[in-house]
Amino acid sequence: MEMSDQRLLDTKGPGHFIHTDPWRVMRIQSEFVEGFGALSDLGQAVSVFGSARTKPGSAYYDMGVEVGRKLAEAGVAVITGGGPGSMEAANRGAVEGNGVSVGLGIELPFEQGLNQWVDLGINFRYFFARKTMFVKYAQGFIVLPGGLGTLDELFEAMVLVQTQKVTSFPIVLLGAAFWGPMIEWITGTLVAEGMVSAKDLDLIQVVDSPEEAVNLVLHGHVRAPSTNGDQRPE
Ligand SMILES: CC(C)=CCNc1ncnc2c1ncn2[C@@H]1O[C@H](COP(=O)(O)O)[C@@H](O)[C@H]1O
Repeated sequence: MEMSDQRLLDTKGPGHFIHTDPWRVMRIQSEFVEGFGALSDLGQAVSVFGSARTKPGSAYYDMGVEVGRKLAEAGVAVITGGGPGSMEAANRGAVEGNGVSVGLGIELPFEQGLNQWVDLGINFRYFFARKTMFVKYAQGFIVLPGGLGTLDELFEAMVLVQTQKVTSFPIVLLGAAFWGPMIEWITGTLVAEGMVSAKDLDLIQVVDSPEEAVNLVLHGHVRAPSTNGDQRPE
């Protein structure tokens, strides 16, 4: 009879097993262990999201730098997705403000690596493990203009607050002209058709200056989410 020890020690064949789901579970677990280990002493932090495509010198990029700098000056660590564009901008601002600049990178087919302004960087294979870190180690979100990735992060945060999975979590959108039409659609269609409660709009606040965004995310009044039966047990 072949024994487990023997199978373990004798295996010389191709490592198909590392592509199996049980093995993946170990890798997923290791991402949580690494993330929790690296970030647990971070102190006060805010996660900043925004487009991977904004170019240095553009208004949105400058906005990101300003947000990062103001957070750093307030003694707050800046957490981003570690990529280019507005993420890089916020990391850059954090460094310029002598603060802590964190980048939680993600493995993508068009690998880019962490931007050069990240001081504390972790690379993730799995979006869901990485997204846990954005929420777990930040006290609020600032969302700059962005595309699908940014919307994904914004709406996930809103769902977590709405379902009371996280409490006291301010979400501030920066750029009234950019976010205005989305707010109008939420109000005019989602609220009008009863898909979300009007009170859920209170979960987000839209401002136009980096200063207001930082003030609100750090000191702003956080409204309670609605309890319209959306909560599910843990
Ligand atoms: C040039 C390019 C597309 C590079 C992509 N490289 C990336 N590196 C790290 N995080 C990313 C990247 N793309 C999307 N994300 C995630 O999604 C958001 C930006 O996506 P988007 O550009 O809004 O949709 C970021 O906040 C980030 O957390």
